[in-house]
Amino acid sequence: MGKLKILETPLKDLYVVETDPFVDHRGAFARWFCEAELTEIIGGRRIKNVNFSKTAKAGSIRGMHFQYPPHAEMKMVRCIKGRVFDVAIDLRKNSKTYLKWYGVELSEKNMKLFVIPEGFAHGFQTLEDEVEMLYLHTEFYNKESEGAVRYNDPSVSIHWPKEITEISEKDAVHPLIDDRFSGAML
Ligand SMILES: Cc1cn([C@H]2C[C@H](O)[C@@H](COP(=O)(O)OP(=O)(O)O[C@H]3O[C@@H](C)C(=O)[C@@H](O)[C@H]3O)O2)c(=O)[nH]c1=O
Repeated sequence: MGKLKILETPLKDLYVVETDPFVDHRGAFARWFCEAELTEIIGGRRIKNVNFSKTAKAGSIRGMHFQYPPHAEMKMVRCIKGRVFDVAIDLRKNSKTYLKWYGVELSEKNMKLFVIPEGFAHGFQTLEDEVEMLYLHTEFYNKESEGAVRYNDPSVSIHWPKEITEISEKDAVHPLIDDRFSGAML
């Protein structure tokens, strides 16, 4: 079993981490997180919450979510059943890639970990039925700090791979980005 492999993305500070499972006749064993091997991207952050979600139908969207400071967080996201198209949007006003998005397929098979830092919104579309996701968060959930961008905001224009089948009432109506929007970092 090799070390975790950190891959850069076109967006600064946004990473995909690959694992190298040990496979034998019984199945597989893989390292999913290592504070030491990921230190260059997680620094001194610590995992404070671990969350799970299950989504019944292919084509469902959840997102695009973040937390404002002082509860801004790094999120590490993995698909543990099925497949998703997972997306992060750079919402750091002073970033060269402000409002740019990046998407990656996460699946039970590829075991990729998407590492999304503070200042980014996150969401995904399921590519199969009965998808399960696991999240590691470096901050506690704080309802008052919740922020969101609409999944189809024309200022971002995410290209979702499938027809949209399900979305929460809340996610369908997040306000669109306008001149008053100051980004995710305030
Ligand atoms: C996100 C969150 C929600 N909740 C509560 C609020 C609500 O009553 C219920 C369901 O919340 P939501 O509808 O926001 O769940 P969901 O739309 O699945 O939210 C998730 O979406 C993806 C894209 C993410 O990135 C996650 O961090 C999270 O924001 O759970 C918590 O208690 N802790 C949490 O961390």
